[in-house]
Amino acid sequence: MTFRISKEFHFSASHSLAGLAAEHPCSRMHGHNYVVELELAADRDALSDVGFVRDYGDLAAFSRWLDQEVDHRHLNDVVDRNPSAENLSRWIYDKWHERYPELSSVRVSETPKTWAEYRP
Ligand SMILES: Nc1nc2c(c(=O)[nH]1)N=C([C@H](O)[C@H](O)COP(=O)(O)OP(=O)(O)OP(=O)(O)O)CN2
Ligand SMILES: [Zn+2]
Repeated sequence: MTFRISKEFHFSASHSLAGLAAEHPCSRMHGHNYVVELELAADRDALSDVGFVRDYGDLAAFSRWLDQEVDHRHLNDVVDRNPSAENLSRWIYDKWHERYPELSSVRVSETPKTWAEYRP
């Protein structure tokens, strides 16, 4: 059995997506109020003595990075790939899985109706 925990973070940013037809609205610069959900997992025998997969408070470093490096920026200037929700979720996973080895998935929402997930 596996325990899974998650915590949600928010940022606002602009982007445009390359490779779409010119008339596709997402080829134009526009913005979203993004939601990022980090999920961390541990085997049932691997919880800390307190009973944590990891203290939610340890994710403050991720929150600071999001605020400082991503929030209120143009994602095409920040991300090293086309900033779709899918690519953002993998970009975040690649940047943070060494710091948080329990990281099991990253989910990114651009609108209240949409989610993309990277789960290696
Ligand atoms: N698979 C993906 N499809 C789309 C992405 C994406 O990252 N991955 N991104 C966009 C746009 O950037 C933006 O998110 C718009 O999405 P969409 O849901 O199509 O836009 P609306 O909110 O206007 O949709 P309504 O159904 O009209 O409310 C597009 N696709
Ligand atoms: Zn968009």
